[in-house]
Amino acid sequence: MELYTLNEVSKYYERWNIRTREKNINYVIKNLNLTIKDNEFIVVVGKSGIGKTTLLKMLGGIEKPSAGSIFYTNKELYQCKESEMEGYRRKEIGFIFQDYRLLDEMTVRENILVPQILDGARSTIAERKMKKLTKVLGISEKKDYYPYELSGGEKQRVAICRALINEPKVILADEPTGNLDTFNTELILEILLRIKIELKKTIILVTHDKGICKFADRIIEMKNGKLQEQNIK
Ligand SMILES: Nc1ncnc2c1ncn2[C@@H]1O[C@H](COP(=O)(O)OP(=O)(O)OP(=O)(O)O)[C@@H](O)[C@H]1O
Repeated sequence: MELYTLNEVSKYYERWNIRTREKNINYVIKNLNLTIKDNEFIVVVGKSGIGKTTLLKMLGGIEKPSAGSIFYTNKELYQCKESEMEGYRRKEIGFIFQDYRLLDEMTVRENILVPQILDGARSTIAERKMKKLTKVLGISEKKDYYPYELSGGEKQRVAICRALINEPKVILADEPTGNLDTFNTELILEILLRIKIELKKTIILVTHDKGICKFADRIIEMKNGKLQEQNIK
């Protein structure tokens, strides 16, 4: 089943050029067409500034394309009502970032529970889910720790638990191993692969590092605002 369909999607920013006093249009993404199927592990590679984060944000419902359409299942994302869009962001998507984005003043347990609290979930159910996830990701001993007491790999595992707690269909990962050493990079990639296989999630990961593509079903290279499918085998 097709999960995302992008039709001629463009993103540009308008900026005033102070020197020439003219408005410049800078295209980040131009006429992009892409389909992503349910349960695929997609890695989008491309050099810095090419528009990888912009693409993820557009897929995540937080950056409206300047032109073109993005369908999620059969719904055109940016034509939805704001309440539907909020539901999409909260329930269908889980984000993971390079810098983890944990709340420093909250414990591991509280960080993971934030999306459930925002979703108004019953605390006993949320607590049970949190315990299960921390166990699966090997951080159940760290539930009462604060982020500063964790290693980078542990922080990212907390962020993955937080991304999974609302049971989204899709994980959007922005350079999730960018701050990690080789050991933890392997570990996080293996966890993402297990999430795809065992929890049947769709994973869309963007990175500048071509070395982390080994678990991908598809590798897509971003070049000059366009996408190019890479041959895996
Ligand atoms: N709000 C904005 N206004 C103007 N230009 C923007 C804005 N947001 C992003 N850009 C531009 O879009 C381009 C792509 O940015 P993006 O963050 O998507 O790149 P990236 O491929 O994820 O880079 P990196 O690997 O360094 O994180 C950049 O050149 C950036 O300057």
